[in-house]
Amino acid sequence: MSSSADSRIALAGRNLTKVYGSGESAVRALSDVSLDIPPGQFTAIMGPSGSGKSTLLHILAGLEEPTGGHVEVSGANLTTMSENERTELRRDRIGFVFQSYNLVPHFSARQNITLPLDLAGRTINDADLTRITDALSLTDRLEHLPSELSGGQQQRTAIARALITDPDVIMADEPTGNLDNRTSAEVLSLLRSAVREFGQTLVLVTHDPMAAAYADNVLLLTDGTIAGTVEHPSYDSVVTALDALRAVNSSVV
Ligand SMILES: Nc1ncnc2c1ncn2[C@@H]1O[C@H](COP(=O)(O)OP(=O)(O)OP(=O)(O)O)[C@@H](O)[C@H]1O
Repeated sequence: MSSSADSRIALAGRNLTKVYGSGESAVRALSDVSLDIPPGQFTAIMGPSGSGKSTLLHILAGLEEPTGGHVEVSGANLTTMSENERTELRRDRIGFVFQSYNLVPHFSARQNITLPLDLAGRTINDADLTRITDALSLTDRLEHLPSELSGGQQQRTAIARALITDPDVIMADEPTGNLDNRTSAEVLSLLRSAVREFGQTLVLVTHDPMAAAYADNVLLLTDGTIAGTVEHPSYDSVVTALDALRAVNSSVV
């Protein structure tokens, strides 16, 4: 495991625009968004429903192509990479955690966690597996199917699957959306410690000011543009910033 943020890839968006559809039904999800994701830090993306948060996350991860602008990965242009290079980058350097867990139902927790290594033909380091599953309190659940796990255990399994490849960047889209407050706090603390202890970069989309308060900084999106940032956020400073956004934009929910 790398201990320093220096060797980790840095992500940046340059003048990102995304338009879905065309003509009268066209939806502009992002308009000229430029941002730097600081390596080794936890960045939260907040904003009202439909403001472009997931679109931005997917474009930064190379899962979707921007209509205009480009993503830089440690200075290299993601858009001009070959599909193979992009696939390798996603597989080897980026971990994903989604709200819906996306576990394979007929695989055990252990098989789900090691799936990215199996797919990449990489060997499983038992010490890494134990360290991660211990930290996530999953060690005694490894032989169970997802249907035999609680929601929190399923999400922790999905997080273990994201961490097992030791990715530079973890992209999380509402990872606590389906969890109760206590489990949600546990999951956020674990993600927070992955940033602090292993120098991982975390980008998390959330509606929850409590979740955003775990971040180093918060980007606020409205209508596909960056409307502001909150450095060193607390629950109160995030709520205040969201209230201020609502005051200038009555469409903000
Ligand atoms: N595949 C798609 N085709 C057409 N429009 C899309 C598509 N994906 C997203 N959009 C539209 O783009 C805009 C931004 O969507 P996006 O999912 O990025 O917002 P969001 O801030 O993540 O929303 P939420 O908080 O509700 O998940 C919305 O108007 C949405 O309807």
